[in-house]
Amino acid sequence: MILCLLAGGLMACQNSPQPSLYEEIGGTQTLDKVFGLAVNRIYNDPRLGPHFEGVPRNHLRKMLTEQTCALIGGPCTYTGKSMQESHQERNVTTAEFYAVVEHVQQAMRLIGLSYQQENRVLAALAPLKRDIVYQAGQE
Ligand code: HEM
Repeated sequence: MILCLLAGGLMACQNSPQPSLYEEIGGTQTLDKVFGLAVNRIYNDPRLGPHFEGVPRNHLRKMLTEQTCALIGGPCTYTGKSMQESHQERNVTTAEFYAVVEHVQQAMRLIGLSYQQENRVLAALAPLKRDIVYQAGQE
């Protein structure tokens, strides 16, 4: 116990030796703020907004929060559709994908995450690109 206290504080000792990225950034409360802001920016972006016509903001915010929570070590289960199922008919381009990523990054910046935390969250989302971006000729 004394060693734990010296090494990383009581929390680190009681839970895992190293807090997850989810815990480090302030959990669901922080993610919900980030995606509240990001989703507004996405819907207001003329490059992206038209894609989301008819998609309720709160639904997308909740799904993104849940998904990211699960991807960065949080205690959530993603209950939404698969990335392939929800994007495959939409011909999403690489440029659109990065435009969304940029809004998420800016939202994290505005909420006060560190540059390093931003990058770690984005690294967790990056592998989803394969199932989100439409690639002609690929199955
Ligand atoms: C980092 C990039 C992205 C992530 C992590 C992401 C994630 C998600 C998630 C979690 C959902 C909810 C699925 C559900 O309703 O169960 C969703 C839905 C959706 N996404 Fe994305 N997405 C990304 C990029 C994009 C881009 C670039 C577009 C289009 C320009 C897009 C268009 C949509 C649309 C239209 C829906 C609603 C689908 C439906 O209601 O069936 N997404 N996305």
